[in-house]
Amino acid sequence: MTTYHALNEQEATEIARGIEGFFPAGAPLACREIGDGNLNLVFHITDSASGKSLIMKQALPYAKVVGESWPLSLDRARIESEKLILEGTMAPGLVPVVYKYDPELSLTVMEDLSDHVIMRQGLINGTRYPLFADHISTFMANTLFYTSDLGMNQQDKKLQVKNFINPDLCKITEDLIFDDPYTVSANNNVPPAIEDAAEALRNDTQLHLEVAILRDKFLTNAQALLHGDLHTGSIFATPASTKVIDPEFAYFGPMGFDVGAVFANLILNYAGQQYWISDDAARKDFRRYLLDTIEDVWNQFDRKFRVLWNEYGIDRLANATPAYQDFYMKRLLQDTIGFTGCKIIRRIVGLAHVADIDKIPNDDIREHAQRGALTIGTELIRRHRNAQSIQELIDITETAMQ
Ligand SMILES: Nc1ncnc2c1ncn2[C@@H]1O[C@H](COP(=O)(O)OP(=O)(O)O)[C@@H](O)[C@H]1O
Ligand SMILES: CSC[C@H]1O[C@H](OP(=O)(O)O)[C@H](O)[C@@H]1O
Repeated sequence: MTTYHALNEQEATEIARGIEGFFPAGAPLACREIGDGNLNLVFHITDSASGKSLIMKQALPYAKVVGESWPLSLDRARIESEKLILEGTMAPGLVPVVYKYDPELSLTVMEDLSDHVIMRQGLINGTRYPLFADHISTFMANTLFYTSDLGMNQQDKKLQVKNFINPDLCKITEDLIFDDPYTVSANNNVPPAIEDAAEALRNDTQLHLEVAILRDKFLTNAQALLHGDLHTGSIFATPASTKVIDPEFAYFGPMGFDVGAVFANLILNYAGQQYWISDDAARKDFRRYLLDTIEDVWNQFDRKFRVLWNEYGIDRLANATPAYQDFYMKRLLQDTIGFTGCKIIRRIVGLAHVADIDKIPNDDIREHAQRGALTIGTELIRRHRNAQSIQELIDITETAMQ
């Protein structure tokens, strides 16, 4: 039996060679560790002769971005592989195929998606993804509906809640998103130029009330099995294809947390475009595209979720009470808007930032984008409980960045 240890490239190559029927015998394999995320090792293994390749992702027993002082459970590798497999059945074609999971080494072997681009980088480059709204709305409607009490046997769901208990990764979210940005914390990474805005966040007790309400939902509302970290760095895309990766933060939580992650990261890109597209007309056009995408994602998600509910809903009372569906979807929109705000703010003053804004080399433009994003984030959080339509999120974004 292999005992757990962090692999090097040579060991990863040997394991790949041993996967039955994948690479031809004696294939000239090359391996590179390409992990650019905050937590794990990712090995890219290719055979130049056959052109075949695969990805091996290995969990480390600590958060890579911080080091061994921040231990993390290896069980997240099981959660990630099981969630990827589930997503593959509920949203076929929208996630990588899992070839193998090795519990001893906390290793998931999966389809190589290197012909796609990480969407965050694609958007920074000004690429448009005309099928993204259709794909991601299907992904979210299917995975959220079929793991909720509306779409799955409610006793089976309780067993799944137990299977996807993910305390270490939830604690990261609870601290980094719902606590640290609103206090003085060693985890924070506040850009010195906006220390005044960070101090305003720390002193805004009205805002703290709204964040506490959203935090309570994240802690207690086991509404559906979430991806849990659905930002544009967890999405591989081409104009024709979308693949969602990296569900190691999966747990049963409030649906709006996933939808809000998508919107927050589109808005962060919107804020960063002040630099990435220097031509005024082209920037205006791309920003319109980003907001239209948000509107499209919400409208398609809302429609697809209702269709699933009407056709496959298993809850008698919920099915027989049409007004309940409207109530449910409005509350989901309000949660989405609140979580969008929280996820924007954490990426400006919290531990882990985003390239859309941090990689802007011009100090003034970067600061403008950071301040604009904080304004959008705080407004969304402040207004989320009264929101009636997705247009409000769009208006808040446009107004803040004028
Ligand atoms: N299936 C895949 N195909 C190709 N590259 C991948 C795949 N999965 C991950 N990667 C690469 O590894 C990087 C980190 O992967 P990710 O799952 O986001 O790790 P982490 O959990 O550490 O954030 C991605 O940004 C991407 O470049
Ligand atoms: C200490 S983990 C910080 C941050 O990193 C995760 O993202 P990723 O796995 O894509 O690198 C997640 O968003 C966490 O909040």
